[in-house]
Amino acid sequence: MGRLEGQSATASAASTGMPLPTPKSDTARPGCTHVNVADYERRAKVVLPKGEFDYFAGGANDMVTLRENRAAYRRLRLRPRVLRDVSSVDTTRTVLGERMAHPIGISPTAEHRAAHDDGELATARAAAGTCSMMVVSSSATTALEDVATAGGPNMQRWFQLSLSSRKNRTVLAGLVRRAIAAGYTALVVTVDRPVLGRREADLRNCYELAPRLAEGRVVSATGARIGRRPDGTMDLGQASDARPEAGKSLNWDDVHWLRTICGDMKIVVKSVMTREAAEEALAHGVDAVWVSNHGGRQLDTVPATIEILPEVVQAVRGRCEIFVDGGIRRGTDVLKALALGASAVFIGRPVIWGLAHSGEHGVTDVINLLNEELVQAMRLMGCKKLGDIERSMVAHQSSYHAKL
Ligand SMILES: Cc1cc2nc3c(=O)[nH]c(=O)nc-3n(C[C@H](O)[C@H](O)[C@H](O)COP(=O)(O)O)c2cc1C
Ligand SMILES: CC(C)CC(=O)C(=O)O
Repeated sequence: MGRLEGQSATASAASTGMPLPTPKSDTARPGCTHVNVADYERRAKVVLPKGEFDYFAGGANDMVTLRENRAAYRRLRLRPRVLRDVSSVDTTRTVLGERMAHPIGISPTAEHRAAHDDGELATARAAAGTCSMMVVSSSATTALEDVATAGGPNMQRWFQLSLSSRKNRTVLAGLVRRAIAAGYTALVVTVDRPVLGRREADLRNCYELAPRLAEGRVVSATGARIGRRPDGTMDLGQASDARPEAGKSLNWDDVHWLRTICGDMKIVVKSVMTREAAEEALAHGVDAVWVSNHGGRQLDTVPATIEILPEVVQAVRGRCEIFVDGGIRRGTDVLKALALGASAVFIGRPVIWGLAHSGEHGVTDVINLLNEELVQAMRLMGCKKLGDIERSMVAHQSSYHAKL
């Protein structure tokens, strides 16, 4: 994959004098046939066993939401400004008080070692090398301390916790203590997984994590696992080592409680999909809300995240930061999400496809590729910095149809 003409996103960050690590890029490798995220996905389908590929790629039930996450970006049209000086482009942004070289972070995804032997360690190195925020999943197949060590002191890192119905405060408090000690600066609290979505491909494939990886996961986090029980029925991923306090599911009070034990860590609530949820999150004192439908893997037929973003932006009225993930595969998707009010975006599956391709190098390539696409889209839109990206630069395709 060739580097696009002009300054890369991370180079532009360096030019602003920010003390960021030197980015490591492999994108200049000659003869590379992987020129977009879809190429990496096609490769992953070839190299991964069917069970693993379907687990990573799949969604819940009829996968309506999974497809909509992509389709909704395609329905949005861009409205460029012209004759602006875009000789240099600055993609830096401050997110939750931390200076980011660019606005594309890594969503928490489980089981990186099922995509590549180096798993989360490779992802962490790529995150550090590309100056990307990595959100480490509580269902990672590597201990959160080892992920932090692999990324090094400069890797920007947040830790994800699931408030599912089967976990209890003792387990969560242990994870929070470990995350603080390992230098994670925010807790991303996932709230759309009281139970696991029904992923029919996994049921058909009888998918289960290889036992050697499942053991790693018990050490890494809470021991949630998907697989076949001894009686032959499917276990859809409830935490096996965490019994709930009698008769009680985790709820909004637990978000408040997390605040009391998380020290200086910020709290982000992930999987806000309505204005009501955004308001509830704000009422419980969160630092940011994250618009997500879990990549279409939980409740099927909820809308695409990019369609929900304006509703959440309107409800929040600037009172906290807003992030979004789901279906982001192009630099233009990133630009659209920023125009509609996100402070930063996150990518899930593209990182897995990069891992499956070539571990750290593949993840580095995918992130650089998206950043290069973003920089190019900014230039073509007449935006020199992220702050130049405006709401009026995006319109729904139907607004043009109406005028025909
Ligand atoms: C294989 C896989 C595993 C995931 N594991 C987690 C997880 O452990 N915790 C979590 O909050 N979200 C998890 N997610 C959801 C992602 O954080 C993210 O919301 C989603 O992947 C974004 O959509 P995208 O894959 O289209 O970019 C997972 C998603 C995938 C595809
Ligand atoms: C089932 C979990 C281990 C991970 C998750 O949230 C997911 O696969 O979507």
